[in-house]
Amino acid sequence: MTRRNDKAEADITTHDQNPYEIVKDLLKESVAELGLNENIYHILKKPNRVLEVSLPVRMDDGTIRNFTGYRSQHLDIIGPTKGGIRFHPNVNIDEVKALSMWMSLKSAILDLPLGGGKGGVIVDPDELSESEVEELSRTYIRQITPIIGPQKDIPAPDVNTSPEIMGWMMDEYDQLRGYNIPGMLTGKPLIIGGSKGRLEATGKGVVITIREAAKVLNINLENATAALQGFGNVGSMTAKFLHELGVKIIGITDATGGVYKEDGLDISELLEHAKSGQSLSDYQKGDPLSNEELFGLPVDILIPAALENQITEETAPSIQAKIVAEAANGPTTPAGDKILENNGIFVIPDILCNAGGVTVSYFEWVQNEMNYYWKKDEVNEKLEERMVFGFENVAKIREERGIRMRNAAYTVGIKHIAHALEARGWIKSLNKR
Ligand SMILES: NC(=O)C1=CN([C@@H]2O[C@H](COP(=O)(O)OP(=O)(O)OC[C@H]3O[C@@H](n4cnc5c(N)ncnc54)[C@H](O)[C@@H]3O)[C@@H](O)[C@H]2O)C=CC1
Ligand SMILES: O=C(O)CCC(=O)C(=O)O
Repeated sequence: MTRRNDKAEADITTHDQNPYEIVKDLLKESVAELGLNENIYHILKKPNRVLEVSLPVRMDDGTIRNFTGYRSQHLDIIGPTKGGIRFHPNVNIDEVKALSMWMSLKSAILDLPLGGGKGGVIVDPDELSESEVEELSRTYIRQITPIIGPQKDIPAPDVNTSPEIMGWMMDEYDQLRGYNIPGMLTGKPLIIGGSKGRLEATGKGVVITIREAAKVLNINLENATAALQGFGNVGSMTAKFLHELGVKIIGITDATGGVYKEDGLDISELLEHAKSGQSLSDYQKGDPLSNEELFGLPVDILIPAALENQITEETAPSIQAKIVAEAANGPTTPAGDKILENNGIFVIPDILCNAGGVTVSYFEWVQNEMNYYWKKDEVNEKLEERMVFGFENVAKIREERGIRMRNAAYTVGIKHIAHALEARGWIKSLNKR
């Protein structure tokens, strides 16, 4: 049985930990701060469409379990909505709504012609067999088929979903439609239309933003240290590319436990360890590490790459890092954020930091639509260009307005969307009336 590292389980019943309330507050605050027309907030505060689906799945023992799933589509005025699908016991409607809203902002910051979408199923996949997970994945995609498609809403992987699961989902969709439609989702295996570089993209993007932040703060990454929460797709790829830049990673945790080594963990070995399906509680070459201990490590860079609400009123005071790179979506609560701000910590906000995933997903979709595939170097060059573009725009607003990176990122994203609202005639003026 899998041991649980309890700290990542969020209590979303409180306003301060409910991601939907958090994103609404941030939108409201940014629209007001910018002196923008408040109708922009009223349009952005709710997703266009949220679908709840019932997912009856026949278990291996013949019984039926009926799971609940969601798909939220925030705004499609700039392009089809897009965003991952999460399988997790803590999935709930407010979380999915917030995640879809963050997707809209992320795409806007990077000038991707997409809107925000997100999906989730309330399930602990560790409790299911492989064939049960496959059946659940196929059932979920059947149930959301009426509202998705390459020109409507394009799913992708998120927590506990993988290229293999994307392959099953695409197959189910294609069987229903009667032909091959690779652009209906991204993050799929290469052989059926995946993009080179997608698997690494989010982590690569995170590290590009850390590199740019280090330039702003005059930190030499070759002498820097880091700690990471989460060693899944995003955490492991972030560790790989940070290690390649010479950063010493001294602590990592996952859902089962964690590991600490003062003179640096062996990242290549840990990547192999994870690839073989093992978790950190099985890795013995270091001292055990809890999430609480991880946050308080004396490192230059702290990277939450797991779930929401990890940097809180309780955990933030112990953080010593100069940079917090939000690889996860929504890892910091408003109270935690205030503490980071008061302590002068440079935060790379999630809607910028982890935007590399959706960027290469966009490239995957473009390649699918052309049926012409790019080399990995081409993908990576384009990713680098977009991430630097996004970072520089946000950093410029931070500098000009003397505001924090998070508010600057919301400013860039909201302004971009507001221009589209104006162009479509939804608002007659960008400014307050
Ligand atoms: N996969 C992607 O391309 C993107 C993912 N993200 C975000 O990045 C975060 C991680 O996603 P993935 O790496 O894709 O998921 P994943 O399922 O591959 O990995 C999640 C990791 O978090 C760890 N974790 C879960 N509970 C934990 C706990 N209590 N303490 C410590 N670690 C814990 C898991 O053990 C696992 O290592 C999520 O917030 C996701 O929304 C953001 C952008 C793109
Ligand atoms: O790759 C994508 O389309 C979406 C990735 C995602 O879910 C995210 O950025 O949170």
